[in-house]
Amino acid sequence: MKNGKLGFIGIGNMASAIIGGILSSGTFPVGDIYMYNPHAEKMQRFTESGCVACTSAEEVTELCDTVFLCVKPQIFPEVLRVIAPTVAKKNADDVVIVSIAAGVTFKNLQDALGADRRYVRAMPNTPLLLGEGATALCRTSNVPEEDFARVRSAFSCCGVTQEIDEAQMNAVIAVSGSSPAYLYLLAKLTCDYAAQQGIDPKTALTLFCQTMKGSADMLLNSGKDPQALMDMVTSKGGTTFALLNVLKEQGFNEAMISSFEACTHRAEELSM
Ligand SMILES: NC(=O)c1ccc[n+]([C@@H]2O[C@H](COP(=O)([O-])OP(=O)(O)OC[C@H]3O[C@@H](n4cnc5c(N)ncnc54)[C@H](OP(=O)(O)O)[C@@H]3O)[C@@H](O)[C@H]2O)c1
Ligand code: PRO
Repeated sequence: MKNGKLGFIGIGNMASAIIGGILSSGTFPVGDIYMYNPHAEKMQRFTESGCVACTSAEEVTELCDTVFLCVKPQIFPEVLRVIAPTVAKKNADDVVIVSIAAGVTFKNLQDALGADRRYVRAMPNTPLLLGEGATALCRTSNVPEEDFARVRSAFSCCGVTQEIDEAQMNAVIAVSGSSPAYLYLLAKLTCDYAAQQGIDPKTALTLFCQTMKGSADMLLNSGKDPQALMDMVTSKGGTTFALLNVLKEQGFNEAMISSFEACTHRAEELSM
């Protein structure tokens, strides 16, 4: 029997972001959110809000019908071993296992917990913390629309969601999971340069961040593709041309593409 309870195993950065989003949106009753983390203090702020702390991963799995596995990929074998007997005791229709781990595949989950179980993989990102996240999701073919909608709505509390195929799940990490890091790198380099030139760091950060937001809006809403938008910025013989020329000469495009490939490759290595 389904009871509508959501369980979280591993309350680190990402689980905290997802639970925070759920609590702020009020989409699920706070008393339906269960969790377990080895260091209990990480659950405190959520239990103070009315979420339920469990004493083990097995307990979360026993009590909840949607179980989010939010530990590092390296910890997955241990967590899967611990919860497998509890998953096995449930009816296949009564539990959906959601993994947010980079690289951990449906095959890995099925091998550990059973091929007849229902699985969702999600790739969220840290802006979920502010309700501005992006999450790519995929499901095994036996996950009915109702169960998937429930999982999706947990992530939708914290930003946009998109469903993709499992085959694209490792590549999407470079698109939205890891990509905040290279945007922050760009912000750091730009603001460090501004500081060297005597521009107040706060002023530079405000200008750069608004430029990222405005550029994102242009990409989404202007009807123009990235190349057309680059062309709009680039006056013939002007400053942007000089900037882009150095990036081209110094192999920026090739470096970015190699970094995306490394990201996808690492996810493949993290598969169990
Ligand atoms: N961070 C991101 O930007 C991001 C984005 C997309 C996906 N992900 C994926 O999200 C997952 C979690 O990443 P994260 O950044 O949230 O990591 P994190 O902050 O290190 O959180 C992992 C949590 O797992 C807990 N944990 C460790 N061993 C456990 C066990 N045996 N049983 C239950 N919980 C255990 C840790 O608890 P203690 O600290 O108390 O040991 C920690 O709170 C990873 O698989 C990662 O691939 C991360
Ligand atoms: N953070 C995790 C990692 O670096 C997964 C995507 C973003 O492995």
